[in-house]
Amino acid sequence: MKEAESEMMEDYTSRRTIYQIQWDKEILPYQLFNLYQEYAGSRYFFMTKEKDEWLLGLGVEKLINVNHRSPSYVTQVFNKMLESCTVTGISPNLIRLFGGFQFDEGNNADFEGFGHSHFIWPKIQVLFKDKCYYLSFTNMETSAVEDFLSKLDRTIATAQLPQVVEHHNVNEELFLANVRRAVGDMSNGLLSKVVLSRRKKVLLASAIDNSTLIRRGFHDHEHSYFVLLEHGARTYVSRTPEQLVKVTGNHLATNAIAGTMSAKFADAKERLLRDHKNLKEHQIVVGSIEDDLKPYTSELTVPAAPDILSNRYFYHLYTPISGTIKNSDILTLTQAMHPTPALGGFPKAEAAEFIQQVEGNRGFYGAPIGYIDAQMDGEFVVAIRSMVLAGNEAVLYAGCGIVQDSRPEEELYETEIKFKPMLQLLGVSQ
Ligand SMILES: C=C(O[C@@H]1C=C(C(=O)O)C=C[C@H]1O)C(=O)O
Repeated sequence: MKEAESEMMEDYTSRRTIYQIQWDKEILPYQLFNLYQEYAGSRYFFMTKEKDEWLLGLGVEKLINVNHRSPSYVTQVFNKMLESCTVTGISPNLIRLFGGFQFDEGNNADFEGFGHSHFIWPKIQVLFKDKCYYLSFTNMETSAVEDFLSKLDRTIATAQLPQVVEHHNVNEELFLANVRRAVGDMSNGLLSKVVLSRRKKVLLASAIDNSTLIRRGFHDHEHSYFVLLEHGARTYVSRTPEQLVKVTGNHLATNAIAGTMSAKFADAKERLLRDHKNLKEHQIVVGSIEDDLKPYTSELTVPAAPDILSNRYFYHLYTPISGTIKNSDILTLTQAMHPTPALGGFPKAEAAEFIQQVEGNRGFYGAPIGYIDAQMDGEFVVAIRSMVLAGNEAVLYAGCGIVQDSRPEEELYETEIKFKPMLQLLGVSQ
């Protein structure tokens, strides 16, 4: 282990107490964000597609923020933290370490301050699971816990979204040129697929109160995960439909999602299931996931043909994959799979090199974000349909898979639709 890491590690071993309770009345996550403005800059929220499970953190007991992606380091720190805890209450398994690993090792200025491994153990954690609310307080005075509980019933006025001043594409021409260049490299046999992205900027009349985003996401009909991660003055938000990996004991679940058609065509689902270009894009992802998981699994179940994943604005080709893990753990698996060709390309190394050359670094766009618990169960998603907020500016990211028969203008249109979940969240009328 590097010297800086071992120095940091000492920090994690001081004794701490966790007080846990189960709460029976409804808790609205956006009310907590609204009530606890003093923790602004160090809060997070993560919700499943079905909205049947969510995790919320307020304040930081310990932050892992290092400039390299290291599953083993994160696991070690988490284990040291767990060993140092005395739990009064329900179970150490309710504690979750939430965060992610950036897309690549380089720096993206939009994500300044976030670590390449960035994980949080919060002061206050609220977990909604199996219709129950579990509260965990780490190293908090009894009076502060009582104060928190006394405020849970309180309703305060909901914050409003600021007005949108303007929005514009950042690098449309560059994106089109990159698609042409990728297609050229494909005809030379250098690449089979690469996922290229572009950005849009939205200027707001004032900074957003993040509780409004959670309120809008909590009540909408988008069938996607909700990720919101604050770090100081910056917030990363994603509404992704894509799971990277979920581990329960030795069982793993993942899915290939690649191949897209706008939901505005009446026969979009049927067309997508027959579309040669999209089926090819999809099959590359399925094959690569199978190859990446083989060394870590004793058995994998992969359906022979894709199904359709329905979203508000588009349909995707979708293949759910499950398996039995041998000699591995969830963080190792995230690194073995990431980026799948749904976000990188194929061959993986050549695609990564191409992206690096034409786009630079991606920060948390397309990166694995999720949680682990004390049993090393957990779930990571692929953070797409996303934006970084800083002050009164939002930078939105969207990308799409390029294969040899891709047409630049069509890919531009596909990325335009992929901005919609974030534009909708920001109240930009389309
Ligand atoms: C890259 C993105 O989406 C990915 C690319 C897809 C495609 O090219 O069809 C579909 C789903 C995602 O795996 C994005 O939304 O930014």
